[in-house]
Amino acid sequence: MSNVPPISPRDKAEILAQALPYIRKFHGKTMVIKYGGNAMTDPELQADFAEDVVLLKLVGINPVVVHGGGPQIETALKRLGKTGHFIQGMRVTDAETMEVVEWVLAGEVQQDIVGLIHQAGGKAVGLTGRDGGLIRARKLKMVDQADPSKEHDVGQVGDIVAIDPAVVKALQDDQFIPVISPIGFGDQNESYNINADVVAAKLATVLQAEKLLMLTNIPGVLDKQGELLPELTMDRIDELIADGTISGGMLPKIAGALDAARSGVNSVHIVDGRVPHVLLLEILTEQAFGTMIRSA
Ligand SMILES: Nc1ncnc2c1ncn2[C@@H]1O[C@H](COP(=O)(O)OP(=O)(O)O)[C@@H](O)[C@H]1O
Ligand SMILES: CC(=O)N[C@@H](CCC(=O)OP(=O)(O)O)C(=O)O
Repeated sequence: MSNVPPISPRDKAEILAQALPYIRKFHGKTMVIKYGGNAMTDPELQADFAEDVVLLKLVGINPVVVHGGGPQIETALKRLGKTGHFIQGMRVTDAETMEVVEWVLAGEVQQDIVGLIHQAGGKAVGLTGRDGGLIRARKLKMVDQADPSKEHDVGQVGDIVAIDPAVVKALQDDQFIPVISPIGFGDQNESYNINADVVAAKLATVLQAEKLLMLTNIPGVLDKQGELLPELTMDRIDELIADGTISGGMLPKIAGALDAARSGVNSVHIVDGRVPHVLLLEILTEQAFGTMIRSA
């Protein structure tokens, strides 16, 4: 902190004034913010995140937070002597793992975020996909990426059947900030564990959000040499998946991002949640961050 040169009052005023055209442009617009489990490990950054969300709301933008919690689920499973196992970026979810997922996401992570937003002066409401019938799901049929004739059984991992955004809209209208855990429900009232990137992308599409921002623990999508790719289109994404450059947790993220971009979400970005106040910087300044996913 002490190495950062002080900003003069004039520079501070200029920075604030720069935000004006963005505030005007985005007033009344919805922004879906995916807050990844890997981006929420530092308490100071978590407080910055909550302040940014509150500030966005106060200037008339409608933030909707969808949170993850992969590392937090992993810690809880370890305490029970279980090891997490992923196939193509999805956690293989048996009945016991499902219980842990619900307890960690809805009980712990979501409530921490809700609390931080309250501390920052905002009004947040935590929801799972069950609340208001928000996320209807069924068991995901996972086709092998390399060999489409092969299928993987990933247990209670959900594929989204439908999103009913009524509860989100009602909360927004009453000036609340929705904080959503990626848990869906099925026809028999069973629970499904859904990747948070997939939920954020689908919700952004259904709400016709202006932006979808996915906060993670990496500067964006990187090429084979580890260099940041500032922009990506579908063809390039296909190549990067085929040659193994994009793998693991980046697979559902990029698939969701591309889906949202192609379904009318104006701008979709994968950004580094470790940059303090990255939300304000990305939304209210001219600076570009991370990787922007383009529809074509
Ligand atoms: N080409 C790539 N560029 C950047 N990250 C990648 C790439 N391929 C795989 N990854 C992995 O994807 C991870 C991000 O996904 P994930 O761990 O699910 O994050 P989050 O919890 O934020 O959703 C990165 O930390 C990195 O390990
Ligand atoms: C099916 C599946 O993989 N679900 C995820 C849900 C949480 C999540 O997506 O968290 P991050 O955004 O932090 O990765 C999981 O169990 O880890």
